[in-house]
Amino acid sequence: MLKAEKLTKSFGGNKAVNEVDFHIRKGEITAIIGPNGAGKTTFFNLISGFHQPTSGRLLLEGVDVTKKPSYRMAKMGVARTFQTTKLFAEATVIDNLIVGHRLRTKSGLMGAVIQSKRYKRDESACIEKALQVLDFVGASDLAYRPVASISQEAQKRVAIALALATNPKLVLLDEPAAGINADETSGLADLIKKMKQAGLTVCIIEHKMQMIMNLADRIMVLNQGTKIAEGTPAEISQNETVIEAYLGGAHHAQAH
Ligand SMILES: Nc1ncnc2c1ncn2[C@@H]1O[C@H](COP(=O)(O)OP(=O)(O)OP(=O)(O)O)[C@@H](O)[C@H]1O
Repeated sequence: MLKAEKLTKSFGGNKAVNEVDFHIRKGEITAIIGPNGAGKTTFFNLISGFHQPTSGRLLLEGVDVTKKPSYRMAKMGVARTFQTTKLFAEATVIDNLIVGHRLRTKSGLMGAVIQSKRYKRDESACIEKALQVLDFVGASDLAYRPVASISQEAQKRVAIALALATNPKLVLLDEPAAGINADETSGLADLIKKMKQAGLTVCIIEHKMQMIMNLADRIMVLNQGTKIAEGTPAEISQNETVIEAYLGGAHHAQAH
């Protein structure tokens, strides 16, 4: 589905992502883990077109997408979630889905605004799609509620719905279970499994180790911008380099 070849991103002299070779297989759940500051979010920003790599190559289903901006990546089937703080708190869930879809698939706010005529025409299709993805994530009953009035866990489901509304093939989930309790985390893990069952390819950054070990088909471990290991959950949990470099961080991460 996606292949990174020596993907590198420097910020000044700091190599946040350093020559990472990595691939995401179709239909699998792939996880990226690593201590704070390891480069996970930067890597996500690279593979979703939010950052341009300093060097290296990115291929989506064999097509070179190295320089493609995020809205082009969204159109080509790559969607990523953002933290729930990026939702419009005062707007309803369904309005967030409709506007969010526009913002993610146009080159900028003006692109979304200028299209207003066509937007009207497409509105019923948009609403239909929004209701469909809300049903998928189990949040249909919240469609007309302001985002600010729904639970943190429900907001996380809406953030996933927002990504699904762009009809992606590959969904990138950035810490989907941060800040929610164990029961809610297990509900969210079920939703991620459901995404896989529906044929989606999922890549996930998450600090909650137990969730990752239960969900992921494969895991990549980053440390200081470099890939230090890759393998199945069983392989990763026994990998000496990972245990040495990362376990302290994982331990810390499990606490929240
Ligand atoms: N826009 C930026 N400008 C400058 N430096 C950046 C930028 N984004 C990230 N970095 C740096 O790149 C490194 C990797 O950060 P990144 O956020 O990708 O790590 P992370 O693994 O996602 O961490 P966390 O688990 O804390 O979210 C850090 O040293 C960070 O300070």
